[in-house]
Amino acid sequence: MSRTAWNTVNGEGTGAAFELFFGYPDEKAFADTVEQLVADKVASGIAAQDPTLWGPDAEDESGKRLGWVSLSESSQSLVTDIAALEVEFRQRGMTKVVLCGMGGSSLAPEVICAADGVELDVLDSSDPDFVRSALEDRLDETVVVVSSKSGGTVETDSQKRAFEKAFTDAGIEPTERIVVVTDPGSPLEKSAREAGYRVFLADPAVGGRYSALTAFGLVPSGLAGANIETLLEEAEAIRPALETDSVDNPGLRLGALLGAANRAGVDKVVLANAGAGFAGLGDWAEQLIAESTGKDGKGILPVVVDALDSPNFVPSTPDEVLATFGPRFVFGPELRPASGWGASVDAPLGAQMLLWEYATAVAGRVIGINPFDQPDVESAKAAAREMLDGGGSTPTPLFVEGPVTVYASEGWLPEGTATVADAVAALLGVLDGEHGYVSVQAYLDRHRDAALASVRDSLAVRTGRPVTFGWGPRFLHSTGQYHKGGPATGVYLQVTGQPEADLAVPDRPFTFQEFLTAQAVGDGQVLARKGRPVLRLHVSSPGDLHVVREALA
Ligand SMILES: O=P(O)(O)OC[C@H]1O[C@H](O)[C@H](O)[C@@H](O)[C@@H]1O
Repeated sequence: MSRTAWNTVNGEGTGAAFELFFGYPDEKAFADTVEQLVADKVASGIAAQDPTLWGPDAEDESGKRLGWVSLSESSQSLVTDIAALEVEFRQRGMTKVVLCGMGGSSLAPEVICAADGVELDVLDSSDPDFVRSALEDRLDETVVVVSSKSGGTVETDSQKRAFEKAFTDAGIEPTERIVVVTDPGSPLEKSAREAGYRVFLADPAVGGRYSALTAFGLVPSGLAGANIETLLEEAEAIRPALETDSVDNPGLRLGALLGAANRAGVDKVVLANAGAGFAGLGDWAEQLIAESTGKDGKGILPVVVDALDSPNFVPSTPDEVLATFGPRFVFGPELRPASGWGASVDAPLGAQMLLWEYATAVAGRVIGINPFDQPDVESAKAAAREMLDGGGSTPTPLFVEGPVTVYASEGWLPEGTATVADAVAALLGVLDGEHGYVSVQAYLDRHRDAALASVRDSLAVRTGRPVTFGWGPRFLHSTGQYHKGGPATGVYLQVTGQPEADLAVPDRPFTFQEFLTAQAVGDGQVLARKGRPVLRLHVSSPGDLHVVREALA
């Protein structure tokens, strides 16, 4: 493999603060890709919302999903209303904002608020212990934002019901505390208007994962006290550079890099924070990249790591692009991506968001997929619904060892396997050494059980392969699309558990724990039907989770 050549483009003279370093082992593949994109006027085409850029099959969806390109301007009108409501809530003594929402309806506000150091309690779970802890903390000072584009996401509806009941039981009028963000005409808009809630309508021409600068990103963030005006200004400043058909366009360059690398078989991107004040950007970009590209057996798998010295970043594998966000340029003679492909993006948060959105749309064109649909997300939802309706087949455990009950999909676990350690070793044993990856999927309380996330690093060291870690059901609305629709290269390790106590979903025929279990089992069944190896470790109590952690070390 030839040596990486490092190049840079920056916003000097344009009024925008950005710098993109990028490196590649194959100058020709990269340069040809960029030149073709410039010749095809892809940047100005995206800006003009041309739906034909991703081919005839994608045209229908693209025609409804390109509104994000001008949000930095059009969303300015929201700022005053949000600021006025924030002042009103503050004067009424509200100190806490809870956001009920999944995927594109919660990941952007999470990173925006963390970047500004303001508190936002993101409730993107159906874990009963997690939901209960959100309900029990300062309810008398809580404002709840219920965000759902479709208005039909069951997690979000369940969380809303739980808060409505908690407020009512506490003698608090829900209409004084609940704010709804949704698309015009959704069932949630209808029910919210009937209930008398405040409603913010978002731009329906923007898909969830591109909605950071719509009401979905701005309302919860602004109510929590984040500076949303600056965020929009940052995006607006980089916009001209992203809309120009030029080889210096950072969106074209980053998209070309991800796309050309993918075509060369380098199909993962490892995302690390290099000194940016917004560590959570990786989780947001993960949904954008995985859900946009992971389909039709193709895709780019985002691997989010905690630190620059995390395994998968150092050392990396030959199927990974290394990407950083933040001011530190980390690549040099001591650190080169094993693949030769790397990128480093330094820009303020609003600019990062618009830049990665452009780059993802561009990469989609280079790879040859439709970056605006998510065809495999629905299958997991349908399987969960079937389980809840009593229609799905209840899985039979293979064996029990101490506090852990073990389940496995068919066809890969050697007969007679009787210990957790052997089952884990067998799963890792079927991992492909060239393109394989491990996906750990923990359907647990992501605050209480946070320590489990350390298994990402231990498994990466143990296998020498890319490892992702996702909390269920949060990841179902993010990397879940890639796992089912992308290349069949993963092995899947689900971790489920008994909660401290279950919780009813008001006026629904299931509890939160029943719903959570149905989601894990349903998604596992969909993966298994697609021939992916799935191992599920179920722990009998939260206190026993360390047994699983040790087995995966
Ligand atoms: O905002 P909602 O309609 O509730 O959708 C929340 C999430 O649901 C699905 O999983 C989609 O695949 C995501 O792209 C979306 O962000």
